[in-house]
Amino acid sequence: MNARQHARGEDVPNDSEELPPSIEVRNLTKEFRRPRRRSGRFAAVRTLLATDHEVVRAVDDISFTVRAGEAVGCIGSNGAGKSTTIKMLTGVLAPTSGTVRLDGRDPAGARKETARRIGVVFGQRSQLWWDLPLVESLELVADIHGVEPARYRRNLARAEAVLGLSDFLTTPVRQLSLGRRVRGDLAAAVLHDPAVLFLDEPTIGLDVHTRDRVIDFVRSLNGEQGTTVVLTTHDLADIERLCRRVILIDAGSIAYDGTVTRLKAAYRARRTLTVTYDAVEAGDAGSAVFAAGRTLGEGTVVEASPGRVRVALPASASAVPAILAEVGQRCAVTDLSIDENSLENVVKELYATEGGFEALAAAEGADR
Ligand SMILES: Nc1ncnc2c1ncn2[C@@H]1O[C@H](COP(=O)(O)OP(=O)(O)OP(=O)(O)O)[C@@H](O)[C@H]1O
Repeated sequence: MNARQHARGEDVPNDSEELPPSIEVRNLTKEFRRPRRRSGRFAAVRTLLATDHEVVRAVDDISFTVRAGEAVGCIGSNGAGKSTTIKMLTGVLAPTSGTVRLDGRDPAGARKETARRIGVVFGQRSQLWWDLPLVESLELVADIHGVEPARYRRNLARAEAVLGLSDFLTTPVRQLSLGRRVRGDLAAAVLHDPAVLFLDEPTIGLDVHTRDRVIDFVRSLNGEQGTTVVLTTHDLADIERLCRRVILIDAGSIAYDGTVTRLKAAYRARRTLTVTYDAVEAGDAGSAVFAAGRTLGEGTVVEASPGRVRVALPASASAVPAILAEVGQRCAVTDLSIDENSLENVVKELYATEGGFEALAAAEGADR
């Protein structure tokens, strides 16, 4: 199996171990020292003048491996440590302890070599020249990386086709809207065909159409070129479209590292089935049988009103026909719908459930 097949998900989790590691992170920790915060009057000024410091452990002893050709999503709440992790993976920050190896090298020590191997996009910050037209910025980036003219033309055409750059190639970067600027940044980041692409919140603030373009472009790089992708985002839809694997960071530690499918499956049991039926035909018998708390097939009724019943579904796929058959024995079913749990809801529930992450990680481990 090659990196492209892997990126398209044509493998099973264990097969990915055959691929060479692209990024190896071992016991990585980053601490920041910052002035101890003051409260009360003139707190900001008093914090600024403070002479005592506190240590913030932004990343706390994390270890993981990303294989060549993988697309890995990194999620977590604000301040969880995602950006700090990306900065250490790209060599921007040196770790307090632990190691990062990018294709076998320390990215903070081998900055030049690392720059050749990686592309980086920060959604909140541009790496382009503010006063230059976009196309001149791209030419400069290509020059810095020593991209030969034929490759530059090919990669620019590839980016133009998917990201739709032609309308604003001659516009100075400072005049670009956020969506256009991010597309320009993404095009610049991959002109030199990096083996690994780091994207830190690339879709933040983008409209749906622009977000689709950005994700489609990254998907094509990962699927067709086998580019390894590490993406941090608050938008879980991006991860669902791009990645098979997700790493959840919580308070600087890895709370979950496994497949998106497993993450969703863990809470499949939270799906609900809503059945609408002919209340007149069902009469009193209907409201008694479909009352909240009763079981229907393998499901449990969570809500009932005349003519409408909502049932919590178990994980098994065969549950729905059995429930419908049971309702159908008593009355005429007129409509039905299933509320699938979005990854967003799943993550919210994991955060809200004590021991939720641990249970999930244990289930993931048992599957391997
Ligand atoms: N340069 C710094 N100096 C001091 N503290 C920092 C610095 N950079 C980050 N931190 C702290 O480290 C913790 C992790 O921050 P980080 O930016 O990595 O989180 P994040 O998961 O990327 O959050 P967000 O989703 O809001 O971007 C936070 O408590 C943050 O305040």
